[in-house]
Amino acid sequence: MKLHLPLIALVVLLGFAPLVLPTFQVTLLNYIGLYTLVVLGLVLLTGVGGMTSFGQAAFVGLGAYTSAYLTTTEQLPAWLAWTGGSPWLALLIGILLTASLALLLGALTLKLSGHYLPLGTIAWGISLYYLFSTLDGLGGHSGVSDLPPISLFGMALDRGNKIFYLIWAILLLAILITQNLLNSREGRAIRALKGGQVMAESMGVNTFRSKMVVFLIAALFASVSGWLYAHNQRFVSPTPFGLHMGIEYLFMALIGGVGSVWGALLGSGILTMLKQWLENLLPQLLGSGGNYETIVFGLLIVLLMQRAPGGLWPLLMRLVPARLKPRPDLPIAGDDAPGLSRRTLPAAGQVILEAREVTKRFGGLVANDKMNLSVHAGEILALIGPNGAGKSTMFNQLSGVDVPSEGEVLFMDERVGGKTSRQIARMGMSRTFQHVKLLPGMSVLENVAIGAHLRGDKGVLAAALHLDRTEEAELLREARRQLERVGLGDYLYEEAGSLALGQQRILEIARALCADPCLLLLDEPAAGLRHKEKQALGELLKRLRGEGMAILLVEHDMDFVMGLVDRIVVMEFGQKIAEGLPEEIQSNPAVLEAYLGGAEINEHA
Ligand SMILES: Nc1ncnc2c1ncn2[C@@H]1O[C@H](COP(=O)(O)OP(=O)(O)OP(=O)(O)O)[C@@H](O)[C@H]1O
Repeated sequence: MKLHLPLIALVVLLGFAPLVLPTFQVTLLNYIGLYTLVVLGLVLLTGVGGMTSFGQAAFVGLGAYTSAYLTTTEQLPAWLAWTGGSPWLALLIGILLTASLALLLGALTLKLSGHYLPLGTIAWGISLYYLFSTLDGLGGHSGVSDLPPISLFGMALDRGNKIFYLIWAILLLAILITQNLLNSREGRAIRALKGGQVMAESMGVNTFRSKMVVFLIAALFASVSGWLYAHNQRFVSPTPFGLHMGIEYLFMALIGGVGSVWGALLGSGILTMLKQWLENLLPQLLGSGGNYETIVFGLLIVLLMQRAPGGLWPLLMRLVPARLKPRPDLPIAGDDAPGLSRRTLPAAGQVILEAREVTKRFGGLVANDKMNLSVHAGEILALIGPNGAGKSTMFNQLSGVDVPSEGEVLFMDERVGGKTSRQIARMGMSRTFQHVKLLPGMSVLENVAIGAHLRGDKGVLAAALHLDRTEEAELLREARRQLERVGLGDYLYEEAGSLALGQQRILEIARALCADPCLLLLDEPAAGLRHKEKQALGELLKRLRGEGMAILLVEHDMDFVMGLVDRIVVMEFGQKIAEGLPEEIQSNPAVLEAYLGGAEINEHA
C-alpha cells in the first residue's frame, strides 16, 4: 500500500470531525494535534536520531511567548514595530528566534554523548522555563492574556472548531515533510545516527550536521506548536512549558513508538484521552480528588516499557497484513536514465596507497613497527599475519581511523593522517568493517544507498519538499546495480538485519562500491561466508581488479587469499616479515614459522 493512503483517510475523517463532534471532543483533538507536532520532532530527534531531549517543552514555550509578547505589547521596540501585532509575523519571528537558539544550544550540547546529552537538555529546558517567568514584559507567573486570534483569509480562528483545521493542516504537513525527509539521502544519514555513526562518517556523512538538522527541525515543530497553542488558548503562562511537560512529551513518544512517525499521533492521542478519562474516573472510584492519574500513568509507562519497549505502533503494525502495510516510497530510476557520474580510475600500476615507516605505539607496546607497503591500481594486496600481529592497527592507520605515532600514510599522494573519515571517503577510499556495521531495521537497498551519499547533493529542503526525486531515483538505482553486481539483487527490500552474516558482509562491499571508490579496504571479507559465497566474492574482486580498482584486504582465510591476490604482506609482532607473490609466501620459511611452526600454509590460518 502506498504510504500516503493512510494520510488521505485521516484527512477525510478530520475534515468531518469538527462538524459532527461536540465542542469538548474538538478541544481534545486540538490538544492531540498540538502535542503530536511536538512529539513528531521527538520521534525524529530521539527515536530516529537517538538523542534524548527533555527540553522540547521549552521550545514550545519559546514559540508561544514570542507570539504572546509581539501580539499583546502595545509599545513594541522600534525594530519590532513592523510586526504590528500580527500573529503570522510573530510566527515568523518565533521561527527565526527558535532556529537561532536551537543552533546555539545544538552546538553546545549535541557533541555531548551518553547521559550528558539528556542532562544538557534538562539544563537548558529549565533555564528557558525560568526565563519565561522572569523576563520583563512576559507577565511573570501569571503570564500574558488577551492574545488575538489567528486570522486566515479574513476569518478569525477564534473558536476551537475553527483553529482545528489550521492545527491539523500544519500537523499533516509536518508529517508529510518528516516522511519525505526520512525517505531521502539526508534521511538515510539521519537514520544512521542511531547506531551507525562510524559507518556513516566513513561513507562521507557529516553526522554532526545531521544531528543539527534533526535538532533544528524538532525545535521548529515544537515552536510552531507553541504558537498555535498560545492563540488557541489566547493566554500563556510558564507552567505548560516546564520540565514535567518535557517528560510528558517523551512519554507520548514512548507510548506510540518513538521510532515511528505515526506512533507520534498514536502516543499523543492515547496519553491525552487516557489522562482525561482517568482524571474523571479515578476521583469517582477513590472517592476523593487528587492527581491519581499521574500515579496510574507512571505504572502504565513502566508496564509498557517492560512489555512493548518499541511502543504501540510497531505492535499494531504487526497485526496488519503485509500487503496492507505502508511501504516507503523508493523510486528507482530506469535503465535509460543518465546515471551518476563516475570517478576516473588511476592508470593500472599507479601507486595509490603507500605506508612509509609507519609506527604505532600503545604505551610501551609497539603494534606497528616501521611498516612499509604500497597498493597499486588494478591490484589486490593481502595483509596477513597471526592473531595480534598488528594487522587491524595497520588497517586503521591506512584508512585514517587512527594516526601513526611515526611515519606517514599517503593516499593518492596526499597524507591520510589528520584527515576526517569523510575527507578520506571523498578522496576515493571506501571500506568494510571487521564487525559488520549496518542498520538492521533498514532495507538492504537503503543500507547500500548510504554508500552513495557523496554522489548526491540534494539537501534537507529539497528532500522535505520532494524535489529530490530524480537524484533519489539515481542513487537507489546505483544501490540496486551494486547489489545485483554482488549477487544480492533478490534481497533489495528485505531488512538488512534479516540477512545471514555472510550476506551482510557482501552488503558492506556493495555499499562501499556505491561510493565509486578507487581503493577498496576490506577487513576480513571472507569471514562467515560459505564456500560458494567465497567463490562468488573472489570472482567479484577479480572483476573489480580487472576494472582498475585497487583492493587491500586483511584476511585470515588462506585458501581464499592464495587463490585471489596478487601480492601478500605478512606481519608478525608489528613488523613486516615477508612480502611477495602468493606462491613465494607459501614457501617462505619465516612465514611458515610464524604461522604454523613450519607446516605449509594451505589451510585456514
Ligand atoms: N587501542 C589499543 N590499545 C592498546 N593496545 C592495542 C590497541 N589496539 C591494539 N592493541 C594491541 O596491539 C597489538 C596488535 O593488535 P591488532 O588488533 O592490530 O592485531 P591483529 O593482527 O589485527 O589481530 P587479530 O588478527 O586477532 O585481529 C595487540 O597486542 C593488541 O593487544
